[in-house]
Amino acid sequence: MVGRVLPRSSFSLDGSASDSDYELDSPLLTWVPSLPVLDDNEPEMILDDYLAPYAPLVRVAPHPDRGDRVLVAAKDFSPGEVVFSEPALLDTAHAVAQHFGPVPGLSIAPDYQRLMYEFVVHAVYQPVPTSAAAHALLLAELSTDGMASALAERVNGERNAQYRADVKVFRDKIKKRFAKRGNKGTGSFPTTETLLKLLCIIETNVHSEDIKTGPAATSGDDDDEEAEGEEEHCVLSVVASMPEHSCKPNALVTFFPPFSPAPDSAHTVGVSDIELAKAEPVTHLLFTALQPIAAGDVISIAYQENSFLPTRVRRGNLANRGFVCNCRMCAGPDPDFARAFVCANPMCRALVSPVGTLRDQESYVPPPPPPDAENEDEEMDNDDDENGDDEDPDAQLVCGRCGEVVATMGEVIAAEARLAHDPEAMLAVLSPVLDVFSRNVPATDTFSARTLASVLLGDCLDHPDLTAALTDPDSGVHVSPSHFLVYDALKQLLFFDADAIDRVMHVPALMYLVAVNYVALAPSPRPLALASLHAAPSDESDGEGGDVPATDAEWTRLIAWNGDVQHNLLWLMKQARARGNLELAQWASDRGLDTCAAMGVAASASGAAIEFGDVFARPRSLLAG
Ligand SMILES: C[S@@+](CC[C@H](N)C(=O)[O-])C[C@H]1O[C@@H](n2cnc3c(N)ncnc32)[C@H](O)[C@@H]1O
Repeated sequence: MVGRVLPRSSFSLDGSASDSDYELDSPLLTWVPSLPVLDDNEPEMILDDYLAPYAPLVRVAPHPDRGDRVLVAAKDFSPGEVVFSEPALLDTAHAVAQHFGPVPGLSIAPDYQRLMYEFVVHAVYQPVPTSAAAHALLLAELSTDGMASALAERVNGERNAQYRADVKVFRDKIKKRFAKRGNKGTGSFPTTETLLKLLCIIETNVHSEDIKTGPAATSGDDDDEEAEGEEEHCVLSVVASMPEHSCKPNALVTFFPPFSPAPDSAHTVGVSDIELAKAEPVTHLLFTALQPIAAGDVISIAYQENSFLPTRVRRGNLANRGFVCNCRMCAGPDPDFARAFVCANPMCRALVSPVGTLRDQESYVPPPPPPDAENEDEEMDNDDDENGDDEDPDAQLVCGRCGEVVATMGEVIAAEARLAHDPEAMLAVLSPVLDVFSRNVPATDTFSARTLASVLLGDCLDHPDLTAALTDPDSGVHVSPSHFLVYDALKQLLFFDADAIDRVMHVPALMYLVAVNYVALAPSPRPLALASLHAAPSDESDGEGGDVPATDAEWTRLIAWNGDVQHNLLWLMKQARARGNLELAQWASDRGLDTCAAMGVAASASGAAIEFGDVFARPRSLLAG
C-alpha cells in the first residue's frame, strides 16, 4: 500500500540500494533500473540509452498523427500490476530542494524553484556522476509544450512573459547566493536560456502530490493551491514524462514513498549540498495498470485531479497545460460519458452522450474562468460564442434509442456551466444517470471494479482529511473529501473502458462498497450514511433498483444477486475484522450479510444457481439501441 515511509537514508541518487533496509522485494518496486552514465553530446543516443533498461516493459514511439511521442506497453499488464517505476531525477523531497529558500515575489511557484535549484546544484557541483548527463538529457529531450506550444502561448502568454523575466531574476539571485557563500563548484552555472527551458519542461512534465493529504495526484500543478502559496511534492523524471493524458486513463501514477520532510540540519549552499545530494532519498513514480493493457497499447494517465469534471472544464484545464486533449473520450470515437444525460423522453430514459464535439482543435480557445458567485446569473446568460469554446451550440443531440432530439449542444453547455462549480448539484444530476446504469446493466463482471477498489484502498484509506471528517463529531459526512473521492471512483468504475456499459455492474452496490471501503479503517464507521449520501433517490425513482437497499431483506436480495458483491462483502468483512473495526463487522453480521455472502460465494463455486432478486434484475434488452 502506498503510504509506508521507508527509511530515507536507505536510498541513493542512482536508484540503487545503499543498505539492507531498502525493501527491494516490495511488490511496488518491481522495476528499478539504475541510471546509466550518459554522453551529453548525443542527445538521441542519450534517450535511447536511458530507455534501454525499460525495454521489456515500455518503449517510446511516435504518435501517429500528432508528431510527438507516446509511451507504449511492451507486454501485457493486468489491472493492479506495476507497469514500471522510475526514480526521480529532480524531486522537491530531496534534501537539497527542501533546504532551499525560494526567491520571494516571483511568478515561479516555490516548488518549481526548488526543482530548478536542485538542477543548478547538480550543474555546478556535480555531486554524483550521473547528474550532468541526466540533466543534459532532460534539456535535450523532454516536451516543452506546456509553455511553448502555440496554444500555451495563446492561453498563457502573459504568464510566459512573466516567467521569462522571473527566470532571469531567479538566476541572478541564486548566483549571488552562491558567490556570497564563496562556494565554487567545478561545473558551470546554467544560462538563463537553460533555466527557461528547464522551467518549460517542469511546467509540461512535472508530477505532483499534495503534501498535506498524501495520496498522489497526477502530473500538473493545481492552480488554486499555487495561488494560496501551498507547495506540493513535485517530481520530474524521464520515462514518467512520456505517458499521455487521457480522460479515461489506463494507468495511475503514485509516489513511493510519499513525501516526508527532510530532517532539519545546518545547511549552507555548496559543500553540504553535495553531501546531501549524495545521500538523497529517491522518490519513485509508480505506474500501475488500471485496466488490462495489451502489448502495443498506449499508456495513459490522467494529468488532472478530480478527473470527473465536465468536458469543457477538463478541456480548459488541459488547454492551460498547452494542448487540446484528443483522447478517445474528448475527440471520439468513445462517447463522452462525463457529459452524459438522461433522455428527456419519459418512455425512454436512455443515456445520451455527445461524441467528439469540438469543431476545430487548431483554433480552440478555452472558456473563461468560472464566474464570481455574485455575477453568476449574468455570466450564465452570455452567448455561447462569447465563451470562446469551439462547439456548435445549435448542434442537435439525438437519443440513440428513441431517436428523438433531446437537447442542443447549447443547452448541454449551459447546464455544464451551471454545474461545473457546484458538486452537490452535479451529483444530483448524476444520480439519475447512475440510476439508469444500475437498472439496465447486468452485473456480469465486476472484476475490474474490484481491482480498482483495491487501488483506491491503497491510495485513499489513510486519507487524513477523511479520518478527520469521520472522527470530528461536528464535521458531518457531507464535508468529507471522500465525497469527491467516491465520486471520482464511481466515474472510474462507470467509464472504466469502452465496454463498461456492457460489462460492469450494479452501481449502487459498488457505491456502497466504495463507501464502506473508505470507512473500513476509520474509527467510527458510518457506511450507510456515506452510502446514502451518494445514492439519494431521484424524484422520479420508483424504488426499483438504483437505490442503496434500505431493509435487511433488500440487502439479502442484493447480495444474492451478484457473486462479485458477495466476494467483495466477504473481503470487506475480513478487512473490517482484521483492522479492528468490530462495529462494522457487527453491523454486517447482525444482518446476516457475511453469512449470506459466504453462502453466495459457496454457491457460485459449486455452480449452483443463485436466486436473483427481481428487484435488481433488469432485462438486458433494455439496453439495445
Ligand atoms: C508529459 S508530455 C507527454 C510526452 C510528449 N507527448 C512527448 O512527446 O514528449 C505532455 C505533452 O504531450 C502531449 N499530449 C499528452 N496527452 C495528450 C492528449 N491527450 N492530447 C493531445 N496532446 C497530448 C501534449 O503536447 C502535452 O503537452
